[in-house]
Amino acid sequence: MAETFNAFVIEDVDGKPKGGFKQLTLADLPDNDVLVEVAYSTVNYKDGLAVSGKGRIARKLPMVAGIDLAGTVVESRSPAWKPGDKVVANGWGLSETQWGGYTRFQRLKPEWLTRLPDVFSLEEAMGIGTAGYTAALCVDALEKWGAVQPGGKEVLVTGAAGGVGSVAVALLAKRGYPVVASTGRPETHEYLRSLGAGGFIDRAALQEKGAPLQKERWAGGVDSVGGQTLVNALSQTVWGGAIAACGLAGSSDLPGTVLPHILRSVALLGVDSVMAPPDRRDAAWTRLARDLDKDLLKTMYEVQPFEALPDLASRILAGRIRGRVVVDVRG
Ligand SMILES: CCC(=O)SCCNC(=O)CCNC(=O)[C@H](O)C(C)(C)COP(=O)(O)OP(=O)(O)OC[C@H]1O[C@@H](n2cnc3c(N)ncnc32)[C@H](O)[C@@H]1OP(=O)(O)O
Ligand SMILES: NC(=O)c1ccc[n+]([C@@H]2O[C@H](COP(=O)([O-])OP(=O)(O)OC[C@H]3O[C@@H](n4cnc5c(N)ncnc54)[C@H](O)[C@@H]3O)[C@@H](O)[C@H]2O)c1
Repeated sequence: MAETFNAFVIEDVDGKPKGGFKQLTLADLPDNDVLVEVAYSTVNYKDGLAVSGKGRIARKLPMVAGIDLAGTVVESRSPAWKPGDKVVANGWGLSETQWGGYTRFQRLKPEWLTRLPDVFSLEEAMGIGTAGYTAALCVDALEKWGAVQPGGKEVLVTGAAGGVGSVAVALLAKRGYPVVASTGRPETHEYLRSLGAGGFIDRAALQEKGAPLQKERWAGGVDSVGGQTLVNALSQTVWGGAIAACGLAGSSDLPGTVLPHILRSVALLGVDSVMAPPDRRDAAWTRLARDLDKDLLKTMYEVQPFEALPDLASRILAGRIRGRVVVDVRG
């Protein structure tokens, strides 16, 4: 085992959080029960906020950033895990209050680990990452609500060419729901069509302030944008439909009215991946293992070296990443 290893650490510099690469030793890691040798982490939108210092993500400093990781158990003081087990961690406060995945080694609590489904490699698991696992939670929420039907009315996905959006399009299409993808990047249409999108709506059309009740179109939706986009999605949802809201890539505002909810029984289903309990995580990973075509998954992500992280963080915040980015922390 290497004596020192590379990690991306956010520290307090003159009262401001500042991130950079730093050499750590095992003795620097938190005293949690399971030592994991990390192979890959990823760049989610939230990581972009943390790494660039543009969002209030790290709530304790110093903080090893990275909200997810995939790796192999090296040592365990918990009977739940043994050396050699392949594991994934998503959320649980990683990069906020707990040290995260941008490191070669991390010590984690046993309950934060999910067993890697057999069908996925460590690289593929991070190709999915927190964004993809959240997309699965959103589809679970829509189905549980009874909002969507195979071959039924259209289902909207906003921020469709991003991480959550890409996986949501693929999962919804696989289940036979007619998917309409919203993006501001026409050059991604072919990619989104290959994932299963049957139609497109320009993101600008969803950003204009509209009437509180608009023509009913969507049976349901997965929204990673927030703001006026989410409000319009709700205003255009059919009686009894639902929008699963998980993101704020456009805005954290909610500048709408109660009218879609009280006159059309439209539900706003909030989805949080960070503290989702194990049964929901297991259901989401089971869905991903069952419904996410591996060949399609490979077209959704790129693998980048660790040192590219600061640049990748800027790119994701600028909306310039298509699909997902896996970070190889071994390089
Ligand atoms: C993968 C998941 C994602 O991508 S989520 C999207 C990325 N997240 C963000 O952009 C959130 C960044 N955070 C913020 O902007 C601020 O911390 C927000 C949430 C607005 C709260 O700030 P502020 O209004 O100043 O309040 P505060 O810090 O005193 O906290 C108020 C209570 O809220 C809690 N809180 C804070 N952050 C979180 C969080 N991330 N998850 C869950 N709870 C959170 C605080 O603990 C506090 O609660 P309490 O009063 O201690 O009980
Ligand atoms: N609730 C959760 O647990 C959870 C989990 C994962 C992601 N998220 C949130 O979901 C969102 C998406 O995450 P991601 O990792 O897929 O990010 P991403 O950057 O890969 O995807 C976001 C997409 O939204 C597009 N976009 C940006 N601004 C927009 C705007 N104003 N209008 C329309 N589209 C816009 C981008 O071009 C991009 O395609 C983020 O806000 C993230 O914080 C939340």
